[in-house]
Amino acid sequence: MQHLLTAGAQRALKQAELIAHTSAQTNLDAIHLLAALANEESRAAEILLTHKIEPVMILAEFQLEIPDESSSDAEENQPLELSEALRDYPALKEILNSALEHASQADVSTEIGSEHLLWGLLNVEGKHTQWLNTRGNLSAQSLKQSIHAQQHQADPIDVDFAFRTVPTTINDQTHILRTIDAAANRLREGLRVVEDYLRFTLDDAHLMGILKTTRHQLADALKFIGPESLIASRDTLNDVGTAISTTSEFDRQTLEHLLQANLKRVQEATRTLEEFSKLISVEAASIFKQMRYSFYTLEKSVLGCLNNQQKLKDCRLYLLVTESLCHHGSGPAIRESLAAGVGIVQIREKEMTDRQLLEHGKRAREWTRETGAILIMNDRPDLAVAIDADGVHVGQDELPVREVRQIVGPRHMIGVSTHNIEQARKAVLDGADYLGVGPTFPTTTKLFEAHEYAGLKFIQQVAAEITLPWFAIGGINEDNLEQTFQAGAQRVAVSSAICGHEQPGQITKKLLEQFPS
Ligand SMILES: Cc1ncc(COP(=O)(O)OP(=O)(O)O)c(N)n1
Ligand SMILES: Cc1ncsc1CCOP(=O)(O)O
Ligand SMILES: [Mg+2]
Repeated sequence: MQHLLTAGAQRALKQAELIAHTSAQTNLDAIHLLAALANEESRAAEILLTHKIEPVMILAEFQLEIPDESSSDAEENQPLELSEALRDYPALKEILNSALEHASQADVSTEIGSEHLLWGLLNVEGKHTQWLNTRGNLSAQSLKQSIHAQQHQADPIDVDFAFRTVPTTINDQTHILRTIDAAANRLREGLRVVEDYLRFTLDDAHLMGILKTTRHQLADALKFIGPESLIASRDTLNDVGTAISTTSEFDRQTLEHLLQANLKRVQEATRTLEEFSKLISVEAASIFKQMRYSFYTLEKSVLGCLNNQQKLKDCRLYLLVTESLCHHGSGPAIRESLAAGVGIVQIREKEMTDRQLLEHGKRAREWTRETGAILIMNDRPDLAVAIDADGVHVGQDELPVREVRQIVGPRHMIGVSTHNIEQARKAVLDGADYLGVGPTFPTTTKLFEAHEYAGLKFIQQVAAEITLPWFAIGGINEDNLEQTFQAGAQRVAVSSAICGHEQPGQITKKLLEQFPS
């Protein structure tokens, strides 16, 4: 398997080498990489800044100098494989291997980025680890939390800066416009690939709509720059970048790999547009900044869809268990329905004390583990963690996804109840792992006002545009299950249909038999 380094990580390695050289320290080591990471515009630099560690402090502490020349030349566009990096930077072998280890732990396979290099640095003992700990309270453990917070926020950590345009010479203007033109083209091309993926592979109308909005934003921003002057400054024949092509550019192993590479491409192109536009148009720069944020959210949502489709691929019937609804207690209801093929179970108890919930949840955890089923705790992120459930389900009046994520961490699933299409769209962008969609039919399990019945129309709306896994819920039973499928549901959650049945196992089987194969 190939392990590629992001452009930011590559720049940092290259700059570390230059720093070692400029500082007349012939042996490249961890402190040079630390200085380079802090000095580059990268996720690692953002993390270091949140720990109040600025590049100058590192330079002063370790007596280093930053070279005048920049490491960003044409080569930075060539993907770098880990094995090549290990060959080129043998002194950083331990750090690179540790970075790989961390990148491989991500939910979705990711390239090795600057934040993973920082992680590698913190895992290899040296004077830098001690200094980072005392100076910025930064350790491997705290970094893990920072990376996690970054990955699970819709927006990247923001570095505040004032937008201002500066007077430039005619010559500079041509260079700036050429750069903007090239980046805009790169962005359009990347967007096209992502759009085709969303359209033909994921088939997600909601996320495609978001992408379309960014196309309009691009057109709006370029109006501030002046489309004619962009064309006038174009000089493709003399663009050294057009001559560069590498075998790894053609090396896309899976559709998802291709998608990720293009999502990164649009983010990088937007960053170039944002930075260079600052010299020409405040308005354009501000639109590009918004676009970049939209791409982070889009990336997270698309990858979230893919991941969760995988996690929930065998979970089509979801059981919500409430002790008071069960004929012979919730234990038999859970065990029998699991044996009959339920793939996901939610503990939904409103009357139990925390202690009771803890004990009950732990038992349910054992039973679900035995059959490989997913266990979700209703309403309580804290108890979901305590019983080692796979996730937690929250409603519209409970904690938002972002806050729940801070409690449960990256590996737990978060389900969100939705009662209209706007809530469903929002939950996808917020980073929910699956949705509850309903109520579909009248139910006595939960009280709703008459106007709150979303009905089959809502099921149809969600089916038409959302590919994050979702479960139709509310009053579903063996008599109306077929109708629910007809409306477009592929997954269904029930409570009374199974809990309130004399023989939970038997009715589970009956329901499952009705699922289209
Ligand atoms: C799968 C699923 N969907 C919806 C709900 C309802 O959650 P909520 O609106 O928070 O209501 P309560 O269940 O907490 O009463 C759910 N629990 N599960
Ligand atoms: C909790 C909940 N949220 C929306 S409908 C519903 C009740 C589901 O239970 P039942 O399947 O018995 O209608
Ligand atoms: Mg709730």
